[in-house]
Amino acid sequence: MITVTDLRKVYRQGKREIVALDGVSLSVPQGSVHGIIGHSGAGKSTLVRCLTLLDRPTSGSVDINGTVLSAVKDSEVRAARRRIGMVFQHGNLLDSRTAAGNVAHPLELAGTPKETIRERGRELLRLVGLEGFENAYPSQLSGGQRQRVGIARALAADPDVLLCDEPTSALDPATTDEILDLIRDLTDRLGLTVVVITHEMHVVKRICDSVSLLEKGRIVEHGPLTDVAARLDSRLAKALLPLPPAEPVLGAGGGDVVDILMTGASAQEPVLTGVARRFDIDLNVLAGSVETIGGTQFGHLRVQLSPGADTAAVLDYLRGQGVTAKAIDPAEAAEAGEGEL
Ligand SMILES: Nc1ncnc2c1ncn2[C@@H]1O[C@H](COP(=O)(O)OP(=O)(O)OP(=O)(O)O)[C@@H](O)[C@H]1O
Repeated sequence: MITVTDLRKVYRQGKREIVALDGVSLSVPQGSVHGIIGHSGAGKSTLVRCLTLLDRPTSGSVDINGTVLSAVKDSEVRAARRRIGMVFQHGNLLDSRTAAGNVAHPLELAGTPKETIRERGRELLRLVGLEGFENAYPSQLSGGQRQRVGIARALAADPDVLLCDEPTSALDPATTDEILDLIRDLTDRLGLTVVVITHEMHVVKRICDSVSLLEKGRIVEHGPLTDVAARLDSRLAKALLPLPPAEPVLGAGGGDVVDILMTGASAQEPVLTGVARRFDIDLNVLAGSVETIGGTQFGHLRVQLSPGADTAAVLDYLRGQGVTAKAIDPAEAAEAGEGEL
């Protein structure tokens, strides 16, 4: 379990103060993956540095399984840091060492006996699917294999928490998915608590249980993935369930445009037919997407009602069927560009 409470980090540049983190709080239960997504400059790197004690927060606390990291003395920082395994963007391997040598590095620093290091190295490389690659140098490995070594090294000291900083942004799409699936699998098998820092929604969709949107040092939206996806208005939902641009009929010839989000059981129901029959109107489907997020099926539809339809009554009916629905401005429906934060 990792609990971050009211974390603040202020940098000083001469007389100027730069607030990089402005009261960040989050809680990640053991065995789950939390994504922190944000644009460049949002404060992601600062958060990583504060979580790993590479930087001291100005105020606030980081608690890992009951140990308050931000309160440990400088002399104990190294031991405290071992409770967090770090996975970096490019693997960050030592080129002069073999795969086994890289995995061994943190164990050597911790004074682990040689024989244990050798055994543990072999075991960890097997765990990440690199059995037989013990003696390969980073230059002889693919990007995905290097990242697997990076993950094995992060797990060497048996950490409670795995902190992955843009773990796949240097990889192609297929390798990205392999690495993400490996992180998810290890989380489930080893009961890790994982925080993934990313700027890619795909990473969040594929492996996260919960997500926080970081912006200008603040968490502006957060929650379990299935909850945020169900909030039609939220930016995270729009990025999770993007719709292609639609072309509604504008002016008097076109009726109101309605966004409908169906989840779980309601995604299987013939909701649109129900509306058409009950109100004796036509519904023109402008755009739609169906996605499985966090194991739940979501159907996101944008429809245009016939001119003169009673939109308020249609919305009431839809909500009564357990469906999230809201009217949107037809001009807004015609805009492209959903899918990005
Ligand atoms: N050592 C520092 N001194 C002064 N300002 C800093 C320092 N480190 C970061 N900042 C500022 O804090 C803010 C957050 O930066 P940070 O690097 O954490 O963002 P980020 O989300 O990681 O961005 P990126 O994805 O580009 O790395 C920025 O305004 C940045 O200029």
